[in-house]
Amino acid sequence: MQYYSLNNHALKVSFTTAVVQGLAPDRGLYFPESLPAPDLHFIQALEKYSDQEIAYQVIAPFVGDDIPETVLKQIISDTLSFPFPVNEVEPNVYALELFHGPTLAFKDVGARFMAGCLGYLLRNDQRPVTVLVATSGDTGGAVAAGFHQVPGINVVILYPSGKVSTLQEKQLTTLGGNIRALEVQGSFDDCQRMVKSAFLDAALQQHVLLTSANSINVARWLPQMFYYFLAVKQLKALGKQNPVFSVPSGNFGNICAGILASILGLPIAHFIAATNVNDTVPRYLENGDYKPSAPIATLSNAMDVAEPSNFVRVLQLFEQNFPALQAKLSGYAFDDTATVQAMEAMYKNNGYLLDPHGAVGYLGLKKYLALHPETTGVFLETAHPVKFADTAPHALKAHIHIPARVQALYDLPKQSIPLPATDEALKAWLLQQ
Ligand SMILES: N[C@@H](CCOP(=O)(O)O)C(=O)O
Repeated sequence: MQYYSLNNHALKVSFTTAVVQGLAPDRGLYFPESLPAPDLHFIQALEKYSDQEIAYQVIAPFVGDDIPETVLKQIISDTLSFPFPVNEVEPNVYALELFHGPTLAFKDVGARFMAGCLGYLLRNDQRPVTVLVATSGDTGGAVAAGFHQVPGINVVILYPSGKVSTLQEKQLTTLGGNIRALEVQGSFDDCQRMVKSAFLDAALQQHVLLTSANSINVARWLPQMFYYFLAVKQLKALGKQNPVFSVPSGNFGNICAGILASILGLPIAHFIAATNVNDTVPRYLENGDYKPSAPIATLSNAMDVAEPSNFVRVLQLFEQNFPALQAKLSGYAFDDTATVQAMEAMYKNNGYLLDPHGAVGYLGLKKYLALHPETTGVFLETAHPVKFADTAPHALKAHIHIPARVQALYDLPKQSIPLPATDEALKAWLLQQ
């Protein structure tokens, strides 16, 4: 499989190059040159396959010959070592729980898959590699855990100071060793811009081999298709067909992977991009005007993204056809008041604890289901409520059980390096390393 840059379709590279570079030299995101034809026989028989077999079948065409079958299967088995249950929280409304991994967020899948791929692809390269990653909360912890103590790889995490939860900050600032955290005096969008600029800087490229562990990297983006296949498999076993998925969306990598899964033949009726007040995409879907506004801090902080990197991939999946996009994707935005109300009502009525991101996904789903009541609906619970215990509504705090391994994290000292939110500051810091 070849990948082209979305800024220049003539610029094509292998899977290996796309993963090692992260971002194309012209700042474009890499995109698969061709999509595999839907294998309807496989999709109709999903429940006969194990989760690992499904994941292999889905991802193998995108990896091609760059990773041998046995190695790829091992990477998948290491990645999918925890469950992804769908849980019926109301009649015909399912929570797809993606928070059972080591850092309690959906990012664990992509981070572990990418760590496995990079380890194999660079196995004969003696140069030290620096993995740069910008986080609004969950990616940082997942990448830190996925790459911790991987030989030859240094991880540098940029996060917006004061804009991530206490537990998220502990996850990305306490591991030490090959993981370092830069506490940026700005927003997630600043962090993401700084990271992208670093990739394009010739002096930096001479100094160190840089790659990205955000979902701009195809090895982080593509394995997110697994969630949708595994959910559809479980729903089929329950006799539910053609569901709608509501995806809490920030950088749009997850929903973009879901849309790709549906293009590969997975029967999904519709997608809902559920956002907080950082609503660039819902506004665009309504009026066709793509106008990011300044980022706003919210309770669902991992989605505090004003300029979602992956939306260009979503547009490409629809070949820039706006009516086709609108037919398959709705966008709804919700503020913190609605989020808290949803969390409280869900617990009161159904005894189910939502995290703020899942609550936004649930609200998006309910809005859509009000117009399409016969549909089976799934919202993604992208992170465990314990990650947001400090900002949880008062009435719910007492019900959030903090596991011992999480409690232990609170006691570890934070190690972060303050950095101004400028491209020059990051460059200067990297050059000193
Ligand atoms: N929501 C993210 C922001 C970065 O997204 P990514 O999927 O591109 O890594 C976070 O939690 O950091």
